Amino acid sequence: MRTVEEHLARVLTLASRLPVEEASVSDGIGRVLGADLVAVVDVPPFDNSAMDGFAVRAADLSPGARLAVVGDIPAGATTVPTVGEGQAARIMTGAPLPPGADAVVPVEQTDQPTGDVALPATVLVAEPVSQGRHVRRRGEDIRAGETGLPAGLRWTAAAASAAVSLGHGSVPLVRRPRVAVLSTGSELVPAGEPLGFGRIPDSNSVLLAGLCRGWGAEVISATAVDDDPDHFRAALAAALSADLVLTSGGVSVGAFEVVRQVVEGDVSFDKVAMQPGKPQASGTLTAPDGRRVPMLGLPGNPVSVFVSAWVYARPLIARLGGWSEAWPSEGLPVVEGWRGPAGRRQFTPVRIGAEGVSPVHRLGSGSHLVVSLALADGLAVVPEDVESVERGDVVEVHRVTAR
Ligand SMILES: Nc1nc2c(c(=O)[nH]1)N[C@H]1C(S)=C(S)[C@@H](COP(=O)(O)OP(=O)(O)OC[C@H]3O[C@@H](n4cnc5c(N)ncnc54)[C@H](O)[C@@H]3O)O[C@H]1N2
Ligand code: MOO
Repeated sequence: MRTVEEHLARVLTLASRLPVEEASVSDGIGRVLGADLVAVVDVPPFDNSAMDGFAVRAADLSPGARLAVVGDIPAGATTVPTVGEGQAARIMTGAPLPPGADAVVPVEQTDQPTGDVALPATVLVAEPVSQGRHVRRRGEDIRAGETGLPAGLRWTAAAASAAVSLGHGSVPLVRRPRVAVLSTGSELVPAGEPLGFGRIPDSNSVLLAGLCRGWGAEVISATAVDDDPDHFRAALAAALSADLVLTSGGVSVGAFEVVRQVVEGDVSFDKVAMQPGKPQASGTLTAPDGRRVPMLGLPGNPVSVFVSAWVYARPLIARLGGWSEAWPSEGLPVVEGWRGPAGRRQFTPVRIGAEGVSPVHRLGSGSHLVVSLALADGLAVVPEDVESVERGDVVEVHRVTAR
C-alpha cells in the first residue's frame, strides 16, 4: 500500500496549470491572475476632494476668514472654476480640485449649513487648514505604468474592483478548471426519483459537483451511468471534453467494477493506506483531440468520495487552476473519542464545537453514512500508528466547511 503523500504526489503529476485567457474582470472570482496587471491610468486619476466643503487656497486663511464663493463643483464635473486669491469654490467628495485651490475645508468647519442648500455668495472659515488638507492626490495609490496586481493573485471581488480602478475591463486569468463528474453503479437512481428494490439515490454526483464548484471549478456535467462497460465507455468519451474527469465507484475488487474494466491499463489502480478511501484509480486518458485528460477514480462509498475528493481532487483542481494547493489544519482537542484502523491514516468527519471535536457518527469506519456526513465541519486526521483517540487528545483537523 502506498502512503497518502505518495498517492498525492502521483496525482499532482497528472496535470499542470491551464492556459491563461482574457476574461471579463467580473467573471473570474476564484481564478488566478495570469500576468502582472499594470495600471493604465493613475489612481486616483486626478486631484480630488476627500470631503464635502470648500476648495480654498490655504495661504488665504486666518481664523474667521471670509472668502468669495466662485462656483459649485459636484462629483463628475467636467469644467471647474479657477479659485483666485480670497476665493473659494463649493466642492463635493470625489470632485476635481479646481486650479488655484490647494486644500479643502469641510462644510462643518464653515458658517454654512450641511445638506442641500443654495450656493452662498461668501463662506466664513472658522479654522485655517494646511496646504493639501483633505485633498486626494492624483496617482497617490499607484501611477500609470506601475504594476498594480501581481501574477498569481487569486481573483476576488476586491481584485476585480482594483483592476477596474487600474483601467481594465478584461484581465488575463488562468482558465477555470472544467470538471466532468461521472457516478457509476447499476443501483443508482437520479435525485428525487422512486427507488426500486436494491436501488439507491445517486448522491455522489451531487456531492462531487458541489465540492468542485466550491473549490472554484466549473462543473460541465454531473451524471450517473450503470455498470455496463459500453455505457461507461460512451459516458467517459463525452466527459473527456473536460480538464479533469472524476468518477465514483467501480474501483475495488468485485466482479462488476466497471471503471476498472474499462480504463485499467491507461489508469492505475492502487491501494492507499487511508480510511476511508483505500482503493484509488488515477491516470490520464486521451481525448479525441489528443489532449491528455487527468482522471481520478474515487471509491464509491459516499464518505470515501468526500474524503478522497478533499485529499486528492481539491489539490489537483488547484494545480489546474494555478492557485494554492495548501490545506490548512489546526490542532483541536477531542471531546469524544473514537477508534481507527491500524496501519491506515484515518480521516474522521467531525463536528467542531466550543470545547473541541466529536465524530459525527460512531459506527466503526462508516464510509456509507452519507447523512451524518452533512454535519461535519472538519476532517480529523488520525495517524497510521494510532488506533484509539481519547477525550483530551489533540488531533489535526482540516476544515471542510469553507473553500
Ligand atoms: N473484497 C473487498 N471488497 C471491498 C474492498 C476490498 O478491499 N475488498 N474495499 C472496500 C472499500 S474500502 C471501498 S471504499 C469500496 C469501494 O468500492 P467501489 O469503488 O468499487 O464502489 P462501489 O462498489 O461501486 O460502491 C461502494 C458503495 O458505495 C455506494 N455508491 C456507489 N456510488 C454511489 C453514488 N453515486 N451515490 C451513492 N452511493 C453510491 C454503493 O452502492 C456501494 O454501497 O469497496 C469495498 N469493498
Ligand atoms: O476505504 Mo473504503 O474507502 O473504507 O470505504
